[in-house]
Parts: sequence; C-alpha cells; structure tokens
Amino acid sequence: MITVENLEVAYGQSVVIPDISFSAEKGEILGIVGRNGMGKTTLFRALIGMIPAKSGEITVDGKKITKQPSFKRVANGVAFVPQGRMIFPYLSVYENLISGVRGRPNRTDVEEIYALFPVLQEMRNRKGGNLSGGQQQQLAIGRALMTKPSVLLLDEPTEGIQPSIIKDISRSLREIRDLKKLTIVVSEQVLSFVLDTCDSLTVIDKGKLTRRDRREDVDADKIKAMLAV
Ligand SMILES: Nc1ncnc2c1ncn2[C@@H]1O[C@H](COP(=O)(O)OP(=O)(O)OP(=O)(O)O)[C@@H](O)[C@H]1O
Repeated sequence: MITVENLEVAYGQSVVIPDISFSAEKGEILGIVGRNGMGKTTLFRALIGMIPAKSGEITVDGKKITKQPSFKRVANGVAFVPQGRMIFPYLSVYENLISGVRGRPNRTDVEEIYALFPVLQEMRNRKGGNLSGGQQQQLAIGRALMTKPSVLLLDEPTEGIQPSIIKDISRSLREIRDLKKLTIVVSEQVLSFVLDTCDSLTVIDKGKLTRRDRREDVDADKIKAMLAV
C-alpha cells in the first residue's frame, strides 16, 4: 500500500505539485490521468526519490520513505517504470532484467518474468535496443518486477505503443496484480487504457488531483472533456 500526504514538489522556485494526497491499497490499480505537463512525471519522480519532496509524507506498507534515497525506496518495495522505458539498449534482454538486482539473480525470479512475458524469453539474448516499443515496455516492467516490489509505479506506459500491444500490457498488469497482490499506480493520457486496466481513477490538473472515481462510477465523457481542455 502507498499513502501520499500533502506532497509538495518543486524545481527550484517553480512549484509543480503544490499539494497532493492519495492512497492506493494492496491489490489496487490506481490510474492518474492528465494532459501533457500536468505533473505526472514530476509526481512519480518524487515518489521514487529522483526529486526531493519539498514537504509532505510518502508511506509504503507503513514505512515512511519520504527522505530515503531511491535505492532504499526500492529496497522498501517501490519499483518504477519510467516514461520512455529507459531500458539499456546495448545490454541483452537478460542483462536488462537482472540490472536492478543486488547480488546474484535468482533463476526462478527470471523464469517467473519469462512466464509473464514469453517474448522476453524468446529474445533473451537480443540487445534491448533491437526490441519493438511494446517489447521494451514488457522488458521495463519485467525489470521492475525483478526487485520484488509491493508498489509498482508506471509513467505513461502506452506512449508510442501500438493498440494491440496496449491491450496486452493492460492484461499483464492485471495478471501481475492478481498474482502478487501488488499496488499499482499508473499515469496516463490515454483514458481507454485506464478504463481497461484500473480499479479507480484520479485526474491530475496543474499538479492537483481534481477528482477520484471507482472505475464503475467513471463518467468517461466528463473525464474526456477535462483531458481535451
Ligand atoms: N526539470 C524541470 N525543471 C523545471 N520545470 C520542469 C522540469 N521538468 C518538468 N517541469 C515542468 O513541470 C510541469 C510538469 O511536467 P511533467 O513532466 O511532470 O508533466 P507530465 O504530466 O508528466 O507531462 P508529459 O505527459 O509531457 O510527461 C511542466 O510545466 C514542466 O514544464
């Protein structure tokens, strides 16, 4: 479970997130939708510790992680799949998968990822840079899962990915959630993906969360209108 209370994030004097609070339960997939530049990436960077929080508190499974460096947050169960995927293009699929693991990688862990994403097993010796966008996204998710997180953060995972693969990614995320009872927080501009994938949805606008709905209560037209403004 992740709880964010009154988080404020700024680049120098420029406050991008004035005050955000939300929580996501174990086994819940929360979608954060918002247009370009509304603060999704900034929020995730603050959650994983790439940017310091100016104030507020981030708690994961009861542990306060707000002041921790990124590697400690990962050790405490947070994993991040960044926008653009950021896989290592010159490392093989296998080397990418184990790149975030401390010490010797566990074979069963790698096999579990291959079971989730069979294409990664087929391509295990290929260079990451030679994979398609969708395959790279699967690799980035697999790499994040290798650290055995309890909270998985994904920043715009559908960016640059073709529609049929977007459906696969949605299915995989739900499968991972069911299998591992993870908390998943995913930011998106694509509403249909969020409606397919998430249990609840919140809208980010100029660094503020403006509404939150359970998926079954979402007024898609209203949200689309907010995203189109
Ligand atoms: N390094 C930075 N220094 C100063 N301002 C920044 C920096 N990075 C982002 N911003 C500003 O913060 C605001 C939020 O940007 P952010 O990248 O978090 O938005 P986003 O919702 O993720 O959008 P996108 O879909 O384009 O990634 C924007 O106004 C952006 O110009």
